[in-house]
Amino acid sequence: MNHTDAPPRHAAPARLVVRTEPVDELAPLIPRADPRHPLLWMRRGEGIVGLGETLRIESSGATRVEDAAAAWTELSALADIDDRVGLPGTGLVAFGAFAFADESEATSVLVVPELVLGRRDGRAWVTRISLATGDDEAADAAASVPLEIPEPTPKRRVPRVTFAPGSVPPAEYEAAVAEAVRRIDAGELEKVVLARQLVGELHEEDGLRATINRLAEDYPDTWVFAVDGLIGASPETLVRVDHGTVSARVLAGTTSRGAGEASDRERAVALAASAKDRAEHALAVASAVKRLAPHTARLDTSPEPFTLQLPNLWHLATDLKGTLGDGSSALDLVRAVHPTAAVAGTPRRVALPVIAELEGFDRGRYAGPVGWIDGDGDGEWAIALRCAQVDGDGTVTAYAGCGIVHDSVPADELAETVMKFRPIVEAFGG
Ligand SMILES: C=C(O[C@@H]1C=C(C(=O)O)C=C[C@H]1O)C(=O)O
Repeated sequence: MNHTDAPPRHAAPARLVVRTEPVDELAPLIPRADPRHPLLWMRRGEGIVGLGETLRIESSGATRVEDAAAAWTELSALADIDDRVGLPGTGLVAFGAFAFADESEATSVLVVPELVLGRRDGRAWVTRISLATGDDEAADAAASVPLEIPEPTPKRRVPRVTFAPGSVPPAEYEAAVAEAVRRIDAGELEKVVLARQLVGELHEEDGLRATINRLAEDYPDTWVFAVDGLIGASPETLVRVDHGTVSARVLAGTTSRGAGEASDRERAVALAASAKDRAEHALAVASAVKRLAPHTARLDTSPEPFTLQLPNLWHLATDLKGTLGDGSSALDLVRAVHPTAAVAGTPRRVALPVIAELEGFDRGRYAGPVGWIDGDGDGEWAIALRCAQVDGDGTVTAYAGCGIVHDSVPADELAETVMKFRPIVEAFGG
């Protein structure tokens, strides 16, 4: 693990000086984000924007989440926090994105910004986070300077990115799905999620704010995120911790929207009745419940899966709600639940190597946890879906996948990836 900008190892640990103050209003949030390195987490106009970078915790490998969680606990314990608002997301906060796989080349990050602009429950605030590197007086003096709120800057046009299939062309994806079905029929596993990529190029002069704005306008009910180049709009809540309550939304089972109102309703009814989708869904719910239960005093699931309508598709959904039983932080729970059967498969230990073998590419942070954590351990984490990673050289890699079960049809699964690519492709002007 690496603490960029932090004092060298064995020196005194970094001490953060944090101050949160209420402000009148910050809406709209997106025009205040950094166009090139946006840090953002938002749903229905509320959320947090981070500016600058005070500290970064990087991790990788099988212990990437627990290492980050331990570093975060240590950092939080030493922080000097003056929080005059006291909501989840006020005070000390970090934005995070973790690689999907233990073997991934992608680094996992927690980014602590210099400035956080937040809105929640109709209240707005600004937080400044500075690093005290030995000279406490200087840091304390800096923290007492009045906070300056950046003005929103005008809207730019959505960049035009042309996407083409990545390492797995559509025909190969269909072949991988057929092979997965064969292995499922042979009894090797019950479910595996297989994804494919689209790759494009972002022009140097284009920022990312217009893309984020488009995602937020078109998919207001999803978690819209931007963390270290990972941009997306996910409908799936991996886990939320808010003052001792725990919640999650499990999605698995998908169908297209119908053309007219009646046919659209029919599609939803058929999805709710589909044995294939219900079986696929039940596996995802079971995996989330099994892994959250040891950390909760109570955990309820919505009784029947419900149909969740998004502009591009219908999903089968189950909400989980409970109370924390063991004082776990949001990151501790992320570690417990990732990767769920919604993005990996069942049994997990069989599905993960099958994914690596049949997909044939590194998922990076796609299908990994993305979200934020605060100094009290509260946080909101989604599964990074309907997203793309924008690299420093302008390469944009978008990802979409589907849960494969024994009656999956390769052409239908390919069509489902096209539906799932739609939000991110359109947000990049496609
Ligand atoms: C894997 C993805 O989505 C997941 C798979 C789903 C399915 O197969 O029905 C539904 C929602 C997500 O849990 C993706 O969007 O890339």
